[in-house]
Amino acid sequence: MAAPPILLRLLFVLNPISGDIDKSSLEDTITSFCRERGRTVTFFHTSGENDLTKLQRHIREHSYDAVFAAGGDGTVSLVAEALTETNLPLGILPLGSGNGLSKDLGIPQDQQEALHLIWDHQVRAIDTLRVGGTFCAHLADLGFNALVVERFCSGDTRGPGAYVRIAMQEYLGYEPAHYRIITDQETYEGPAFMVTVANANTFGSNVVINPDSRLDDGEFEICLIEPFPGTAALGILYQLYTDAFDESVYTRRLRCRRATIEVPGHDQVLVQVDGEPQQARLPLQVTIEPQSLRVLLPL
Ligand SMILES: Nc1ncnc2c1ncn2[C@@H]1O[C@H](COP(=O)(O)OP(=O)(O)OP(=O)(O)O)[C@@H](O)[C@H]1O
Repeated sequence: MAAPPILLRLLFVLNPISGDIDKSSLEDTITSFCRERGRTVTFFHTSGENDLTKLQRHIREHSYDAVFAAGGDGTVSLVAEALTETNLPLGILPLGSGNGLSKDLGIPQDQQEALHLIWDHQVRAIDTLRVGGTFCAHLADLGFNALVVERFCSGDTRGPGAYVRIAMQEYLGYEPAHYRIITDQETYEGPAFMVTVANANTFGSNVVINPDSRLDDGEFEICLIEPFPGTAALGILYQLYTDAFDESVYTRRLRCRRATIEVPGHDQVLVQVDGEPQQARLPLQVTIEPQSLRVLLPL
């Protein structure tokens, strides 16, 4: 197999707020790391406003060999979407709260080790999704987790502790909605605690919502957790942390290439896509773009 081309001109997309991590010395670290090995590096800082349009324009107006996302899943998703109109590979420097996609891809969570991907890597093409038209590289969901993510994003603390605190507060009064899910394979109708549209496997919290599923198989999964009694909660949580999603009587997975999700009686729904909450119009269409994103992975 031919060696991948050497990546000389690199763009790093930095999210200054991701993961509540101090990034004051990050640019110097990356710059000296790259210079020592003859790479040139440019930085693009996200602002939280119109970043996709600005990044796409920047990439179009410059010549790069690869673009690294230095942030969490939201930043990775932003850069991944910007790259869909190019053939450039995505590198990930995990600097978020959860870093779910980078964990699923086996990318080192240590900064120095992740930077080695600049020269020691393989390139793999993975699938991406559109959920109600919104780009999704990792996971999207409706229901309980979407609500927790929304509360988390509107709060002023970003770490994992804040997420757990909000989840516990919301759990007690939570009312599951009723869904109708029509895929190219089957139809499901009933109430659900949460409905996850999964391109990948694992949330940044290490909850394995979609075990043993590949990121490049041209299919995605809809992972359902049906309403459960309080006495079953700990058991389900244990299964989610031990790759045992399918072993609960309250879970099921629909594997497909296309899906339409309806919430009867509603014309919009709260959905989180790659960690970003938004209101989406119903019915929600989910489509897949097989092997549409090239990613730098460890050898
Ligand atoms: N300069 C900025 N100021 C405020 N918000 C920003 C800025 N740049 C990006 N953002 C916001 O940061 C969010 C993405 O954060 P990201 O997902 O990368 O980190 P995280 O949430 O800490 O980590 P993870 O998603 O892995 O848990 C987006 O909502 C984006 O709008």
